[in-house]
Amino acid sequence: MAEVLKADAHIQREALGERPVVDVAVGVLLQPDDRFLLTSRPAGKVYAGYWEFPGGKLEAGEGVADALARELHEELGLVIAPADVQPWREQLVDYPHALVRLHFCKLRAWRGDLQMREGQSFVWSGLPVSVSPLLPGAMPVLEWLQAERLLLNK
Ligand SMILES: Nc1nc2c([nH]c(=O)n2[C@H]2C[C@H](O)[C@@H](COP(=O)(O)OP(=O)(O)OP(=O)(O)O)O2)c(=O)[nH]1
Repeated sequence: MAEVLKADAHIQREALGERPVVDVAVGVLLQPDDRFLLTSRPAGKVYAGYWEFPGGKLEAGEGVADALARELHEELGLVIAPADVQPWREQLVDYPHALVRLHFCKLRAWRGDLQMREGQSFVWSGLPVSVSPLLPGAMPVLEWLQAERLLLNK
């Protein structure tokens, strides 16, 4: 796993070892032309208004693919088959509010039309991303996508 990414480093927090790790399932939904879905964080959540990849926290006893399927249905009205979830990369992010382990998964297949069930905004974006601000924990994904595209000469 990559090293811990420290977000908003100027804000004080507890030492790493003393905080539980919160697991989060995150979906990188890709169109055939490789554009990816970004959504804005709804009002009332930490980092409200910041852009992120859709997803959310695992519930007790839940696996990453099931959590992602549940979150994408709750937030966006999409139906995904856990078998279509491709585990991709993990990233630990040390935020002032929590220490999170992000489980990024790629998805190229889903059913249903996008519905912004939490009043979010959405954009299908290419690189470079045209919206801001981006959640610190979403930024590494852009580098990973860029690196893959360079490798594949896209
Ligand atoms: N969905 C998502 N969360 C991310 C990304 N990057 C990143 O650091 N995070 C962090 C922000 C939050 O600390 C955590 C996700 O928690 P959340 O509060 O959005 O999850 P949730 O939808 O389950 O929230 P709730 O039910 O508790 O309101 O993961 C990302 O790209 N997408």
